[in-house]
Amino acid sequence: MSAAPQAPGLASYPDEVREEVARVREVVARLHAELPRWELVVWTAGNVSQRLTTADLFVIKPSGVTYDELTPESMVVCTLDGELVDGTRSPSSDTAAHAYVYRHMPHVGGVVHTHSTYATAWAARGEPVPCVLTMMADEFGGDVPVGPFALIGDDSIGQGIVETLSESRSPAVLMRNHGPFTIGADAKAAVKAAVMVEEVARTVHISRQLGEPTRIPQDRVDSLYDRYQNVYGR
Ligand SMILES: O=C(CO)[C@@H](O)[C@@H](O)COP(=O)(O)O
Repeated sequence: MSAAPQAPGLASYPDEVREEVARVREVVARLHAELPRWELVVWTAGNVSQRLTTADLFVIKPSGVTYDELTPESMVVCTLDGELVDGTRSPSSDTAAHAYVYRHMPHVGGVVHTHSTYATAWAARGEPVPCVLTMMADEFGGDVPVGPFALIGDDSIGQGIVETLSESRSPAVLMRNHGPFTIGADAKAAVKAAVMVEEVARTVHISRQLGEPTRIPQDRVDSLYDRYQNVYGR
């Protein structure tokens, strides 16, 4: 399906914006290939976006295109209201959710949504993943929270993501009966959070088959989180 721009087109933006769009299209296209590589998606069921630093725009994938068909040129550019600025196809059906997050969380530069199996299984049960692994303390600073049930297409999913993540250190939320949405400083960080949330959801699920896993005390969670966020990899 072809899409008509709803907002002033890319030609009306300065050179530096158009240059950044070209770079971010490459980044976002490349990162979409990480979703099947880490087995986080089937068919077309997940999306990655990244906000521009030079304009209130973001780049996201077109809707319903398989990952092996995605190219930098096929990536779609939208305003932070989710209006199409540039692209030959309709933007992802989760565009409104990504746009809402960018409007309300200025520190967020990347958003990812998948239906990865274990994280989505926890979302279907509406149960947060308890912080029982050092990797969880490092990455999520506590439990992975559950967001409300919300219908796709309008601001409801975005509102649920923002409300839930504003009260948590976690970069991942399990939207009830739907699946994980993750955030990061850029799209790569949000993809990493999507990989990590699936990994811990799987491990904690397996642990539960063996008995009840033990929670890490809060002071240890805080200490691990501080080290990982401020020292690890520096
Ligand atoms: O959640 C859903 C559908 O249930 C969507 O995120 C998923 O299928 C991906 O759709 P898009 O191809 O990004 O429009």
